[in-house]
Amino acid sequence: MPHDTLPQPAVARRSAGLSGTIRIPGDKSISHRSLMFGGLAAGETRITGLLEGEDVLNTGKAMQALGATIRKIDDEWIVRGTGNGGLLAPETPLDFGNAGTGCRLTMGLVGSYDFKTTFVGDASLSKRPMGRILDPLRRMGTQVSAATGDRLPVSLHGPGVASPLTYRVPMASAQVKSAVLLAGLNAPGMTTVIEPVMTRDHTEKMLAGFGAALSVEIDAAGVRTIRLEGQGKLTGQTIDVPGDPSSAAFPLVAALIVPGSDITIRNVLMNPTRTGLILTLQEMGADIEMLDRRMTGGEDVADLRVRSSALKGVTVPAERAPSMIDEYPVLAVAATFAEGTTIMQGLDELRVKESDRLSAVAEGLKLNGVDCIEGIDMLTVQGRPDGKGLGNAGGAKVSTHLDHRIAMSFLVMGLASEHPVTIDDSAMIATSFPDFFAMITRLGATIET
Ligand SMILES: O=C(O)C1=C[C@@H](OP(=O)(O)O)[C@@H](O)[C@H](O)C1
Ligand SMILES: C=C(OP(=O)(O)O)C(=O)O
Repeated sequence: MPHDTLPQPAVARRSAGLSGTIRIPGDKSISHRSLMFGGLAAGETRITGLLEGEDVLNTGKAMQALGATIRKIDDEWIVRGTGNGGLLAPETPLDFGNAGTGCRLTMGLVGSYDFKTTFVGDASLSKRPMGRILDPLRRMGTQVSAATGDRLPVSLHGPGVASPLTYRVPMASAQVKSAVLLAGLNAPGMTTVIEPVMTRDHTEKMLAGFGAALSVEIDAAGVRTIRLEGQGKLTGQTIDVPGDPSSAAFPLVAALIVPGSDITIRNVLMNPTRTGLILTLQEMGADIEMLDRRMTGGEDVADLRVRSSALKGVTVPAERAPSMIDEYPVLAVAATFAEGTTIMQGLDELRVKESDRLSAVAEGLKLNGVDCIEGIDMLTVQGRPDGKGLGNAGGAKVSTHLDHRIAMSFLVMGLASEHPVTIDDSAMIATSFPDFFAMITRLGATIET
């Protein structure tokens, strides 16, 4: 969204049972990559189901600035790429708005090219650490200039010939893994990424689909070694983007906590690197039925029938964090309506998202009368199954800190709590889920903007 838009508050009120069927929009991670890899590959890539959220549209603009052509005809996005190694120097800085994925993956994609690229973003993105991408790029020979530490704005200038790298990813991050692999596409020889903890595997799967020479080896301890032969040919593909499980999480939790609900969410990506929330909610006693499991574009997809359920508190192990990393804010809301205590561990990466999500969630819960404890990398939530006693008279107003997931999570909370929940700004929801309001109100939720 434009950086100077006025805040748009919203309020969610206790709602009657949700019902109906929705088709969840395209996965954000796969949508970013479809435009990037299509923009880099030779020939045409045709994409259906692309998420038309602001984050993804900014990636599209960046790819156009780097030489790709992108147009939309009816429901299909058609991308004509430059060919691997053929990106062009952009004439102006690339503005990624609120999007860490768009920015960090594009840094990898162009960071090895022998021209200057400048990266800018909104107030949230400008606070997020970029050193995790800049460090491996420096080791490949890229010159980095940043006015303040490792924060945007950042300019990169790649070397004449980049050195391929062997890199062990120091934190569980698909963005870091992906950025190094994408930089390796333009380096001669073998780039090797060692991933001690598995994160979402869309980059590996999709690059192989575009024709990259890439292999993945997994040792007995689960450590993955990904090898990519640089400077190979990539060829345009046809991609049908499955629905985003991270967006599905909001109507899913809403249906579980609003009594009398029975909804169906169609077309949800079930890639095991993304289904940690569903597993956790099932352990809590959630009634989630998987219907019509099928393969779409090389990915496992299902429709989810969700009925309101009596939830119980659980302990969510740290190892599960990468498979549900963006879902913790809404899981914390589900935990609020569960019997007993929910403990979430291994949450250090939540501190460097669009906001410090660990403290933003704890602050919002406390304001709404929920007992919770914020640890350095964990969160404990004491549930109140009837939603009573939640909220001050007139309801609390939650600060969203330019974070779409904080915004949607607290609106979901207001649908089942005794008092309404207000958020200070709903504008950021359009970065990942522009249809959120239309879909959730169609299911019967009472939300006013
Ligand atoms: O690679 C991706 O598409 C993403 C990776 C995750 O970030 P990290 O790599 O920082 O964990 C996730 O939070 C983000 O929404 C999307
Ligand atoms: C963390 C997220 O995205 P990004 O890192 O792309 O801003 C998210 O969508 O929750």
